[in-house]
Amino acid sequence: MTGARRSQGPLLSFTKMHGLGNDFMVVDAISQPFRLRPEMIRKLADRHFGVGFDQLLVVEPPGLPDVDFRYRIFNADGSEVEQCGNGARCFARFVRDQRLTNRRVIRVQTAGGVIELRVGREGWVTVNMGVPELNPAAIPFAADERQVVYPIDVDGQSVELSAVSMGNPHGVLLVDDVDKAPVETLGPLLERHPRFPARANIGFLQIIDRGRARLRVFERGSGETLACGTGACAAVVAGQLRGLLDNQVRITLPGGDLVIEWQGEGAPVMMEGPTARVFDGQIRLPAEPNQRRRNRRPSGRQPERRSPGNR
Ligand SMILES: N[C@@H](CCC[C@H](N)C(=O)O)C(=O)O
Repeated sequence: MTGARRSQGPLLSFTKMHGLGNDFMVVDAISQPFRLRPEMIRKLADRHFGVGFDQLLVVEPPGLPDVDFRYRIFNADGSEVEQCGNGARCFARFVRDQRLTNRRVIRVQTAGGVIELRVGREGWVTVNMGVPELNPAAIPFAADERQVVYPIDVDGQSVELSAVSMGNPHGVLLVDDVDKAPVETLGPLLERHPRFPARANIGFLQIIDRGRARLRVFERGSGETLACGTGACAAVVAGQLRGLLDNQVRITLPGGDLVIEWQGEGAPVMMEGPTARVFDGQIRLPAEPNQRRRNRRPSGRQPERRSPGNR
């Protein structure tokens, strides 16, 4: 075996999926060992030198009673996050396609809490995303008291946003036209604004009528994506609290439509949308640093045999 061959790590099987163009690398970490390091995730996320994805989804055995799986979510920048709406739908389809479960209603533990997924026909999945959190300290968002909209200074101007947690933090701004919204400029500045101590996903919401809206989202740790499920939920909550939207809203993102339903304060947000499986693949991971050290032996020298005498 050559030195280069020896420094290679394990072969990892994965599935590439997307929900409205928000794309994922999905890894079954029940059937194969998988160790995560942020720099490895960043390499895999690279669209030129890696697999390319907005989020990595990792399926693990549950750590709680009455739950079917644990599901971990990593942004393209390697950060682990609490929740992912489009990812939750793809996760549900993945565990059924892989025959890891035959249930149609699946309870999943995420870092943002337990959510329930209902698998419908033709890849459609409905997700109970839980009750939105509006208390600023819990979002987390720096404010003295809860308000529907908060003025916030950014880039030398004052803008108004609503702050909502769907397990993960969101800021939602109202705009007249999403096509002209300052997503590329204000998105990254608000994502890292000091009033969002855990950073945030930033949504730009355009109301069409009481039952229809358009949305673009600059995602924390991934940049603007073609769709953000939790962003759509947060936007509908913000729009309803402002008195602009009804309980059920069809929300159009650059990658397609989601239907979001919220019956108001104290109720969970329901999200319905499609999933797509793109391809199955395998990738050779780099060796772990300690494995590389073990493999690096001076040429010609044989590994030392361990016997009770030289232990
Ligand atoms: N694309 C997701 C959200 C993924 C996590 C987000 N970027 C965060 O950091 O909270 C969705 O569909 O909800």
